[in-house]
Amino acid sequence: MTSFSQITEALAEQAIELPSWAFGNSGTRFRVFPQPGVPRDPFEKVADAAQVHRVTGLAPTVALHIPWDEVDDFAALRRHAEDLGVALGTINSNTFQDEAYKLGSLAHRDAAVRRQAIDHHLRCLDIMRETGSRDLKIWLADGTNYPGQDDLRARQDHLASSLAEIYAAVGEDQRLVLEYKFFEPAFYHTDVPDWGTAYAQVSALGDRAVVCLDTGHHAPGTNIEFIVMQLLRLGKLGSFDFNSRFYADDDLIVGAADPFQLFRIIAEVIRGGGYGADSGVAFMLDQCHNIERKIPGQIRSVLNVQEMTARALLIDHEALDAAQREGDVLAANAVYMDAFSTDVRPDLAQWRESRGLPADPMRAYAESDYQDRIDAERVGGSQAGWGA
Ligand SMILES: O=C[C@H](O)[C@H](O)[C@H](O)[C@H](O)CO
Ligand SMILES: [Zn+2]
Ligand SMILES: [Zn+2]
Repeated sequence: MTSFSQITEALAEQAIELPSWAFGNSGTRFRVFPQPGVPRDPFEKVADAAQVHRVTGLAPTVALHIPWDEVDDFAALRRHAEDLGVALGTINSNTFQDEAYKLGSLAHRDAAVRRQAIDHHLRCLDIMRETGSRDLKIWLADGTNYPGQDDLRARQDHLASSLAEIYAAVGEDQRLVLEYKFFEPAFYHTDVPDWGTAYAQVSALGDRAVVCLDTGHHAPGTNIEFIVMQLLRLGKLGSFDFNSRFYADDDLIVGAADPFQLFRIIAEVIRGGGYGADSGVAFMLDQCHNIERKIPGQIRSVLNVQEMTARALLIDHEALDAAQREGDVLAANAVYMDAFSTDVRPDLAQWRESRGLPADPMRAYAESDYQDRIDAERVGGSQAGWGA
């Protein structure tokens, strides 16, 4: 069995990017429950994200969403982040809120609408030059609600030409990351519904175009770790949007609904060479804390990823290889389950302390005065979030 001391070097490489929108108000079509202390602008969102990094040492970057995080001076926002010990990360485009995009954006049949959507992405690339971001993440709500509503084939071709124009503007040190989702808000077909379509579209672009796998974007029963294996094997897994779900794209705390699935996914990431600072695979969260407090929710999330990563790193690959070679089904499964069943929490707590971090980050944050301070200070102005 691999010991904890053998995995600390690998664990030290872990970096999980936080979504700025997780700190804003969010909810469902039924209700958004505002909370005290919620940020009113991207500067306050970044400050909250920096608190997660302060107590965990795990979250050095913050993803932005445009226009939700539009500011007059992105260089100032970048300096603000760096002053707080974090950096600005992935830039997420947004072609799902403008009136023009009701029937699609990059895949829309109308060239003028595609033009508008392409220009939005070119603007995002300009912003990335100011923020120092590497990745432009594209998730499209594009699709239809009824059979016959539009030409599926023509939409794929429109999408391909739109992406090609955007990709032509992607800099040498930048990447285009295409995220797929099997449904919602479109309820009949989605133009980028699965890993195969995302792979086909990015492969047509070039080396700096890769796929984002959001763990909440698959049909129930999908073996997500198999997709992870395949995209890594094909060299096209660029990033994860981690969250968990019981039913649809619930965007709940990662690992909350199915920790064993998270373990299996991370085990495939490690096995496929997708783990580590130089792996080219970004770990991000994509979550909404509709009823729980936002900052503790993010702290809990990165700790869940760290815990499952530690367990996956403990898999005894020598024993696993031997059992697989002998076709010893139960022995091979037992090696896997031994690692998953290992309670790594005491070792992680000790290891954090050895690195000058709080043993229990959730408690450290709860005992700090940060939440009370922002709840008291952040009055007036309009809270960020859904409908912001
Ligand atoms: O379901 C939408 C996707 O997960 C996107 O990543 C989206 O940009 C993000 O969820 C923010 O809403
Ligand atoms: Zn996502
Ligand atoms: Zn989603």
